[in-house]
Amino acid sequence: MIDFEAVSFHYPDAAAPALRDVELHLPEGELCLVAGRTGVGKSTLLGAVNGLVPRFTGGRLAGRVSVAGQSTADRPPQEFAALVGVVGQDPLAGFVTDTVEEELAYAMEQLAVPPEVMRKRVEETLDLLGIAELRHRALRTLSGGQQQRVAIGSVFTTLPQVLVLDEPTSALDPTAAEEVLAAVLRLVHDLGTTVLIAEHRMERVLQYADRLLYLPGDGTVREGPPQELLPEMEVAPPVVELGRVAGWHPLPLSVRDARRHAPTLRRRLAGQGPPAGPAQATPARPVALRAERVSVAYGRKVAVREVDLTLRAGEVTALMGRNGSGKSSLLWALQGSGPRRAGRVRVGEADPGALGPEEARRLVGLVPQNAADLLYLQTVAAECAQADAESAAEPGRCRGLLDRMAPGIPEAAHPRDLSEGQRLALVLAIQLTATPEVLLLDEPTRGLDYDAKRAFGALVRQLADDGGSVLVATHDVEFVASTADRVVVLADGDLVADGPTADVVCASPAFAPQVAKVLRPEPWLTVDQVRTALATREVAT
Ligand SMILES: Nc1ncnc2c1ncn2[C@@H]1O[C@H](COP(=O)(O)OP(=O)(O)OP(=O)(O)O)[C@@H](O)[C@H]1O
Ligand SMILES: Nc1ncnc2c1ncn2[C@@H]1O[C@H](COP(=O)(O)OP(=O)(O)OP(=O)(O)O)[C@@H](O)[C@H]1O
Repeated sequence: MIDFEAVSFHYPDAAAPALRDVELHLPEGELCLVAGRTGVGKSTLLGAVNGLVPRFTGGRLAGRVSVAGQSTADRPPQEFAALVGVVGQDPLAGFVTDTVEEELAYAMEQLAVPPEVMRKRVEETLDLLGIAELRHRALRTLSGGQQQRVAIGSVFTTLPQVLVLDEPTSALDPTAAEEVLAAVLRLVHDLGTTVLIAEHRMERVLQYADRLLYLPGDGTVREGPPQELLPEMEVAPPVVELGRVAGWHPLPLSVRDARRHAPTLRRRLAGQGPPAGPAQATPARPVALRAERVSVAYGRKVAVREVDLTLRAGEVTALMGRNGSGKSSLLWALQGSGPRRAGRVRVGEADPGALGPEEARRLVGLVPQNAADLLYLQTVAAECAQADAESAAEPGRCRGLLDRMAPGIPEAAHPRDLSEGQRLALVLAIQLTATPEVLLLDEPTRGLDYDAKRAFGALVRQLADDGGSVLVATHDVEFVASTADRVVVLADGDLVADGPTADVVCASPAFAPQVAKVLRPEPWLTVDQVRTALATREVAT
């Protein structure tokens, strides 16, 4: 179905090729997971499948890419639309109409699908992706996850033979991600669709993958069954890491595989529970932000209802909840520039909503979901220099923070030409340079590989240890497990849970990290905890 024959690709002016001598032959009816660190070329590989690379990116492509026997060089991408459905990393950028229903119908209209078939497929897709109640909504008013579901729905409707999804679950809550993947699997199994998914949260996809395409970082692509490739891979989900730590063969691909080993692992850990979380009551820590009865509404739609929330210095708090539950709305209301219908927010004595932008920024920083909007200079070096200057940091501070998350980005690179993860790392580095008293982050781990996430988690931790307070809205349960002291949960605008991380997430079907699912009912959170406990025991015996 998809063939790459001796394919190499150079971006204009790039020193090294993004793809090098790639040889791939993917049959119909397979789900292929494309994995590799941030910036290794996953999006480039996906773009080559439908000809967007090099047609819209520029650059030199050597060799031949073909889909169903047709070379992508011979025909423009529009002509491949019936064959290849593509969902990019930024759903909003891909929308061509105004409302959900129009967007779902658009691709079919282009292919002149008869109206009665169109109606039926729109209905089916609304149901399949759980977005029926959004059908008349304007696309730009949807939450991030709602937009992502509509973007995926809009390619489902044409029943393409090849489906290319670039980080399709990055804005989805864990339950929504499972639902969307189940729908994708149905296409693979029932219609023989070939699916390529690039995804950093491998824990969400690996167990369904027939094949892995691994990009080690030198432009080449290694390809094979997951069991064969995983041992050599630099990126792997927590269950695989757990398998490595515990010495299991073959490595587990899913929680289910790993649970078979749970009794022996428990025996090896005997006597050792997971380390206690941060002290439950920390009244001694000073209050950094206090919100009282904060409500947000859009017209008649109440998005946040009378939320009370106190953030303390030294604390990293995760804000979780289903897509559309009000997380982004709450963050913007706390920061002050979003609509706040009622309630009171105080950082120290000040209401950040009433301050000028300069002053507000020193108190409360916010990294929005579409973080790239914050970048406007011509080079990475200029962005970093400005960040240092604005926060009177020693020169090089921002660049140093960036290198800890995404090393090796050229100084002269234009922010526009960075990979998604690299761009996000840059925005995060800029915000961390400013060391605001309260840092609000909206889904900050999209596009970050496991190492980058670990580095980012450490930086967030550092900010908190230095007396800052951090609130992170996120669906990334593994990031929460390793980084957050405390978790608050929103459900349809109401704050429904608030407590230490292990207490809130371990027993939850949706929010439990993989290690907790393997070792429940004991509240283990991370592979690192297990690694440390095993090492301690070995020393003891
Ligand atoms: N238009 C461009 N011009 C020059 N270099 C580019 C361009 N687009 C991407 N690159 C570079 O090519 C490399 C591969 O980028 P790509 O977006 O394919 O990575 P990725 O693996 O998808 O990353 P991520 O996981 O962050 O999405 C990166 O180093 C990036 O900086
Ligand atoms: N401008 C608007 N007009 C109408 N409704 C809106 C508007 N903006 C947001 N909403 C709705 O308010 C609710 C809360 O949205 P919000 O973006 O805060 O959710 P979220 O929890 O951040 O979601 P996600 O996890 O998908 O990012 C959603 O149902 C959304 O559709």
